[in-house]
Amino acid sequence: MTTQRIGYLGPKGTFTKMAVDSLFEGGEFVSYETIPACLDAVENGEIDTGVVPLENAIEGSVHLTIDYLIHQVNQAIIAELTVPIRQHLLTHPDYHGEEITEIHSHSHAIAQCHQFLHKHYPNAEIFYTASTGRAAEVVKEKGPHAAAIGNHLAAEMNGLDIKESNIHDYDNNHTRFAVVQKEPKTLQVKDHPVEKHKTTVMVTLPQDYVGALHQVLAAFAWRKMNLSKIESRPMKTGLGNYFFLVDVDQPYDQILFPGVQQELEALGCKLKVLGTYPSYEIDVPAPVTK
Ligand SMILES: O=C(O)C(=O)C[C@]1(C(=O)O)C=C[C@@H](O)C=C1
Repeated sequence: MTTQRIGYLGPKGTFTKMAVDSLFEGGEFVSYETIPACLDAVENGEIDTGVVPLENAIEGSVHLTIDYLIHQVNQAIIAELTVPIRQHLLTHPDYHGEEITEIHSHSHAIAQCHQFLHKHYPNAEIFYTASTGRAAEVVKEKGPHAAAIGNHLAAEMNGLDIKESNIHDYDNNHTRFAVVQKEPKTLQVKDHPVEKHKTTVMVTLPQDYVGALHQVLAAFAWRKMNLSKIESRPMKTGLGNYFFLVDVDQPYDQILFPGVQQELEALGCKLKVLGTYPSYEIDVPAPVTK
């Protein structure tokens, strides 16, 4: 069997890397600094599989991932995994109680800790990085006046200390990651139970008209197909032009989905399947608790 090459949003110590470590059974792991760089690498065949964040329970969708998958590359979602997210405030090893004037992290991580920051560090300047792992690297370079928001792995890998643990504003913090491929290849994953199978479709409407979304949803509803998420995103062709991303809680089949497609096409809509895939929920190690 050839070694699977898996790319992820890195560098070391990101939540995406934690997710990758928990899902895959070996392989060659390649770190990319940004989500587009990882998806480009899948697109040009540098790697077989990419893993990127898709949605967070507190902050919502990772729009960069969704938009890049829709507008820039042609890839299928072949699995998803949901992992718990525990954010910590990470400080430099030379930190001895001086004022923290800078806080660095990924925009989603900052957003997950807004209330904490507002209460405890209202005067610190916020700096956005492409990942929490990168933020930890920046703080290592910057010194004791800077802190990062990230996980315990980022602290360990960069020699930082966890000054405050579990600083995310809501306890039930989880992120869904998408596993994507250009050409379908078998995944070698650890022996995790599959929670359910899902299918993600993109629906575009011909134009805005009364009841359009109702008609789209009705095509799924009367077939008793459960939807777990609907999201609208701009087509980027003009104000008011949106497409819908719909997660259906069942695998693709040859009867119901083609039926929905025909019904929607008769209304002038288009439906594209972005993937039909197993959904995993995995607990990752949490050495620090509240
Ligand atoms: O920066 C990281 O560690 C990531 O893996 C990215 C990311 C995200 O984009 O949502 C993943 C999980 C957390 O929600 C915060 C950041």
